[in-house]
Amino acid sequence: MSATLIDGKDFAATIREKVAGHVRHLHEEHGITPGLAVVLVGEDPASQVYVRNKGAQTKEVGMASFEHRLPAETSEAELLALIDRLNGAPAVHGILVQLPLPDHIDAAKVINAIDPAKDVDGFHISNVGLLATGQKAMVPCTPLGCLMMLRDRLGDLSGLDAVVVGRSNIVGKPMAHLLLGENCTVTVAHSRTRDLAQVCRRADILVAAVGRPQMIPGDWIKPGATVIDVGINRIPAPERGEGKTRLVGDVDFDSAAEVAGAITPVPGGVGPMTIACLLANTVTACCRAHGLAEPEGLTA
Ligand SMILES: Nc1nc(=O)c2c([nH]1)NC[C@@H]1CN(c3ccc(C(=O)N[C@@H](CCC(=O)O)C(=O)O)cc3)C=[N+]21
Repeated sequence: MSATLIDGKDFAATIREKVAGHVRHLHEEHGITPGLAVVLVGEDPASQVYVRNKGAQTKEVGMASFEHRLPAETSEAELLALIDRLNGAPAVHGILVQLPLPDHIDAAKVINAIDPAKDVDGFHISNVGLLATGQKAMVPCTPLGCLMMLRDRLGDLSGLDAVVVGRSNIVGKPMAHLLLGENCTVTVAHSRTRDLAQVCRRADILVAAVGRPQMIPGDWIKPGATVIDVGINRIPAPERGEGKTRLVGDVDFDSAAEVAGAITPVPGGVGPMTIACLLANTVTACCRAHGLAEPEGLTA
């Protein structure tokens, strides 16, 4: 492997230290404790792990963590009533409703019921609109984490060719807006893109967010490019024993690392940054709610 490894786990720990510093300051100087509410509907085991990790890290940085675990049968009206209460709760500065929601609940309706100022996921239509028009917004955590790693590695991103593979509302689209904000030349590619290999080969910055295990091989990557792998896919790993699995990204790491200049691993890349940025967004939301100076280095 010749690429530099971008250590998201390490970087995330640095972000959490910065967050913890701001939390201490808010507490000591202003008597304020930032609070994050996480709402989980149903029993999806993978979701439960994320919720547990988020809760633990929230407390670790000194913020208040409020967890709401609701049964899978919870009605949309009940969920909306909870959101309404959290919107009105002064101790809650950030609200995250874990996705996906059960089929009988309209996810867009629920997300758009969150007070945009408390929307630490940045999924509310008004935050989407603010980001798309270059105004101050709450920025989705995964693309924010990717941007922080790119700035750290490359400094000024102006004029670079950025290719985002994937057009989801939670990663691809907001990532493209952030990169445009950095003056990159941005291409958003997806499953219908013609000659995806050739499009990817143009990229100085390649962000893979499609959710297809190891679909981008090394020979799609421009020598020296910076590769950010957002995918977290669980695949069978019979070499580890009967019935075992392992996590891989959307990029074929081994072949890509021979060509790229720098690359994020999976696990230990974008994933930990996502959670760190959730904490960062909660501090940002808290500062804005109280009309205080925003934390430096933790926003887009
Ligand atoms: N409203 C909402 N916001 C989210 O941000 C959100 C969500 N819903 N639903 C679920 C997905 C998933 N997600 C992850 C965050 C961190 C890791 C993470 O830290 N992964 C570790 C590995 C963890 C493991 O070993 O399983 C890593 O990549 O190193 C993974 C997944 C946030 N999500």
